[in-house]
Amino acid sequence: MASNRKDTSTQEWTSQGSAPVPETPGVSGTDRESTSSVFKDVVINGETYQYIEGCGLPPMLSAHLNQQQAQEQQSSGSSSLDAENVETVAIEQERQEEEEEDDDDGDSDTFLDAKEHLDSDLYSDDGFGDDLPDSVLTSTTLWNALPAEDDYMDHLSDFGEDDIASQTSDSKDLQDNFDDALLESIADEEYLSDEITSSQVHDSSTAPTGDFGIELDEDPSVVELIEAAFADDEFLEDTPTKVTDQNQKDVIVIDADDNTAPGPSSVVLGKRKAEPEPLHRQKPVHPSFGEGSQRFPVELDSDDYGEDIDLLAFKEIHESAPPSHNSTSKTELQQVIEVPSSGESAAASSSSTSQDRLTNIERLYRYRQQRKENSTRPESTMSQPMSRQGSEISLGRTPSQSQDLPDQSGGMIWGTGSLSPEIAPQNAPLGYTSDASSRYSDEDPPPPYEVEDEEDDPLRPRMTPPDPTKTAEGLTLSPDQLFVLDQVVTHNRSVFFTGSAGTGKSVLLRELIVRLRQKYSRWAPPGRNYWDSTAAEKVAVTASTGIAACNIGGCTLHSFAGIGLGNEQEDVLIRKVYSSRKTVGRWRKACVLIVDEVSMVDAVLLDKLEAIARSVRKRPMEAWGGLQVVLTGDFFQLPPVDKSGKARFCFEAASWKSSIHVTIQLEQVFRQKDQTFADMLNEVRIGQMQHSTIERFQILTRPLPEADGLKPTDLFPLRRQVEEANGAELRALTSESLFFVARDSGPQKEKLEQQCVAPTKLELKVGAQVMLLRNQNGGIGGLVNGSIGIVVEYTRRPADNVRLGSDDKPLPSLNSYGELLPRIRFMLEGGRSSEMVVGREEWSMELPDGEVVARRVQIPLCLAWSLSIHKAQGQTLTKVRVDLAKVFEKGQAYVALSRATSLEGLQVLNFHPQKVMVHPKVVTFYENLCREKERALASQSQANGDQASAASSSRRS
Ligand SMILES: Nc1ncnc2c1ncn2[C@@H]1O[C@H](COP(=O)(O)OP(=O)(O)OP(=O)(O)O)[C@@H](O)[C@H]1O
Repeated sequence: MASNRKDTSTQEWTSQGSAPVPETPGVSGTDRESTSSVFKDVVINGETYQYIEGCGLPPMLSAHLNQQQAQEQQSSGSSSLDAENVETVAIEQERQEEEEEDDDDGDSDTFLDAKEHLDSDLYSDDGFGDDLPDSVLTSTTLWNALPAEDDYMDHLSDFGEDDIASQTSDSKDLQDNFDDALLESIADEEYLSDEITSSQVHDSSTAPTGDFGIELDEDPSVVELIEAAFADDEFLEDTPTKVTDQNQKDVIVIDADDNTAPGPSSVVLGKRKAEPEPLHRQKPVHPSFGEGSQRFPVELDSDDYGEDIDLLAFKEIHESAPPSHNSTSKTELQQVIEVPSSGESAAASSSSTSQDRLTNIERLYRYRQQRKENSTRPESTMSQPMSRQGSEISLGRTPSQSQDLPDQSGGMIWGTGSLSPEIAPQNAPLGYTSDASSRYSDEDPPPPYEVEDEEDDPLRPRMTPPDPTKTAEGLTLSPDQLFVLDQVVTHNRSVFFTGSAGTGKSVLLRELIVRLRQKYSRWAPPGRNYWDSTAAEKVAVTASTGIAACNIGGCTLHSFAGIGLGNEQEDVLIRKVYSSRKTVGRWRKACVLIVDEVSMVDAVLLDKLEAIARSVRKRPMEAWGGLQVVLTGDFFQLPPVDKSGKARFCFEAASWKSSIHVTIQLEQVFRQKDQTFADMLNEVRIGQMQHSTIERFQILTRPLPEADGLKPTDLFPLRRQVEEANGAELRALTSESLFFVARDSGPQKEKLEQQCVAPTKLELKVGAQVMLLRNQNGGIGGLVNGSIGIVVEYTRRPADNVRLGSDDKPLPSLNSYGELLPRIRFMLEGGRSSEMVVGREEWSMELPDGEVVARRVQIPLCLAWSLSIHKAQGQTLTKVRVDLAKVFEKGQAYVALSRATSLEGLQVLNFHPQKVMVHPKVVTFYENLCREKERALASQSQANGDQASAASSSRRS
């Protein structure tokens, strides 16, 4: 990154040996008024910022201040800063002078380089330094919290293990004990663990140098920014982006993804070293972030710290600081931690002596110890989550307890439950009731959080959709789709939802992901459709195959689980998972595990994963260790891939029944409007075709007319056949080739070749037939994944959806013609056409904790004269040609035929009943489901009848 302009304060700052040393950072979050002796205000450009006294101003803020001061001096001849600001600057200068005397021990070069890099970039002319928004606030604590040593992570004791490094000095022992106790308490209490994790227990390591904070009170918007920044260890290579938040304020976001919520008045700067992040070592957060910031105090247990203790503790360890640190600050800093007890004056806290602060550490440590000893409380009480009943806190049921729901259908609940009133449709089908007192209402598992005040309920949906029966894409959900949403989102049930092709499983799944993330989002401003990274960790989005995972923006089930190929024995796999703190963290942080295309998951794998979940989540008696699972797919479609041919369907797994509370079969077919065609496909699906159906398919051999140069898309079972067919069509075009080569990155980028829908190398010519691989403009205008079009020309119009590079320069071009992008004419429904320039997009294989294992930048197109049936699964095509001659796998014929939207748009070659292969186990599985559904409906109508006759007899009497 170029640096054309340097700020003096930046230079001073970066010339120091380590991060500046805060002198009095401990502060209570309980009473902001009374902490005024610690927090200082400074007014810059009319905005008031707070900083911690003694920490000094962060470089960007001081630069602003200096600049403002200079301007004001120029204009008025004297400083117009108020007395407090003058004092602030004086303190800052004094502190910097002091710290200049401290020599760099040379160990933190990386950090300093990074800081310098960042500083200079922020102030460079070609960066956005000139555009620094008025509302920028730099987190002093964050700067201070950045690790200054490369190897400090090694000192971290692993979560739940006893091998905490022994320490020598008393204070160090104390500190470690504190860490130990804190971590153990997290490990012991699953829900507390979640809470603490999401509340950012920061940097509880034994850092040899540098400062860090433990904070249980936060500004979620800022956390989100920080998480976004730290999610990518190399984030400094990403240009911070300036965006406008919902208050029309400028905000700088580093590494902002689509799902990153820019918070008000925030900027996050810093660098974390590229080492695996241990459990519960989250990102440091400044406790105070200016106007507009939100605070979400975190309750631990109501009996933990007395009433209403808003625990906010910052601690710094400096005993191992370089010898050049001056002894006074070291002594001070060794002992800084504030854990104020209830009723204790925060003012007193803030002015407490070092000894007082030491006592606070002891107090917290003793408290933890006492809690451990206090295991006289029944285990179930300690680990049970608290559910919110009105404004009361009451003990609720754990999710696992919902297994013994009044479920008369052997683990299945068919659409006979009540919908929550807020999403009950007007035209609720048989089985739905609008009665708010659902038959399950008193059995519902509670949110896995203790909630005292609704405002603080992290599970409270932050955004109520304007119409809860509509999807984010604007589709109106069917009653069955709504029922699934209700069961999953409102009632926290583990669900398997299935249905024939085109019944809207994918649409529903996408909506489920949105709503679950909103539910688990700690902060989502009204009217915005994004969530924070906490939600991303809590809602693990996976699929059985890479292509399916890419389609829903998740990762493969194998990647989530951290089991590699997963072929080893269960105990070996469990050890493998335990060997990675990140993987363990993923398993433990997740509240919901979503698996798409579950028909391709093998029974053995499902059992292994379920066992891993129970072990890693430390709840051996609960299915999936208490994890809510949401599985979807159609077992009549593609089966598990297994070369040995021994793969079993996952519904045959021992754990299947205990995993699923509710099974729902979606019945309304959306893809095919023609009921005759839908019925024909249903017969193909179950492999029981009438003669008339067979004949109808056999006469569909006529060629389909070309319209606007578009040919029907050929579906082949093998990739080789697809490549040959597309290659032949491309060669037939006389126009010049233009190559678009994907840019891949990430440690597992080799997986992209197989698993990413976007091609590694795309050769295009004017006239080439292509398919869109991503919805454009949110699908508005009809340009959706699966839309087919033709390359009309190339253009230089910048249509990229990918952020520019770290130096604000465009990414190197993907094609040999520089920045040329294809203009495509897409054919839309109703014979309309629409032209657009298709820009590059990004696919990433991401683990739920945000780790990007592979990333591809490519234009979202593939050649579409032909597609593999595998790739076509999930697509909707208006003109399809299916040749069943080479079909070899069960479900393949059905997947291929069911891509078509109409009989008019379908050409079928070599149709023979034998080519329609269905696995008998799948037939039996679905027959059982239907029987169970009928039984459930019968028992419900019986119950309704009983009720009605009881009501009429009571009226008569
Ligand atoms: N509630 C709805 N209202 C209107 N259209 C819908 C609805 N749900 C789904 N659709 C449409 O139906 C078509 C098929 O939907 P979707 O791809 O979700 O089905 P699916 O069950 O996942 O199919 P497959 O099993 O073949 O992948 C899509 O064009 C989608 O837009």
